[in-house]
Amino acid sequence: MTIRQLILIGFMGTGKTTIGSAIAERTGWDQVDIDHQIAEAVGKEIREIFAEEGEDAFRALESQVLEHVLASPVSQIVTTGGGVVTRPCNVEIMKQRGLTVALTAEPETIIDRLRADTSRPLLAGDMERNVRRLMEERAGLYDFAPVRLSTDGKSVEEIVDELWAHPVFQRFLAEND
Ligand SMILES: Nc1ncnc2c1ncn2[C@@H]1O[C@H](COP(=O)(O)OP(=O)(O)O)[C@@H](O)[C@H]1O
Ligand SMILES: O=C(O)C1=C[C@@H](OP(=O)(O)O)[C@@H](O)[C@H](O)C1
Ligand SMILES: [Mg+2]
Repeated sequence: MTIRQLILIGFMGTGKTTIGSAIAERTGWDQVDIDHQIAEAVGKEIREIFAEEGEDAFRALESQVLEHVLASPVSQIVTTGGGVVTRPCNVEIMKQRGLTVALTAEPETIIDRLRADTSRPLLAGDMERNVRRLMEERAGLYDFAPVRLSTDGKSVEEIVDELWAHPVFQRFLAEND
């Protein structure tokens, strides 16, 4: 049996953490959320790590935790933070260790979903402007994923159904049977 991991990537608010939980329920696999693991390891919220130690320190932790989690010899769903793709070493390890699925959404959808959110430090202040700026800065960085799913106007269940029907995902499931 080949053990491979399903890795969800995508911009903030595309629904990685939420969709990851729904896939975990359907597959019975564990979900490991990188942000959650970082917060647990450091004993601080993500926004506190950014405020007290800065983004570079957060990125270093993120790379360490990603490498550690993807080294586990188990089938699992790994949900990443939107900025994980900004480090080429993270992209390399994700390409090697599993099937990566990119969730996408239009900026308007993300702005709607995150309007009341205060947990994402990179969006603090003018959230709408920050979403558009960061999406432009990161354009193309999520494109290495062999599976891309648009989440605009879809329920969590519809997105999981669409993933299920995808031939690449079906092959992935068969290999992990
Ligand atoms: N398909 C969806 N439709 C509507 N709201 C969604 C959907 N997916 C996620 N959300 C909501 O968007 C917000 C961000 O979702 P989250 O899973 O934390 O995204 P990410 O981990 O990609 O940043 C949450 O409030 C979540 O409930
Ligand atoms: O895009 C980013 O740089 C970030 C995304 C966040 O995760 P989500 O994508 O789950 O919101 C979290 O890792 C941190 O706030 C930084
Ligand atoms: Mg998340």
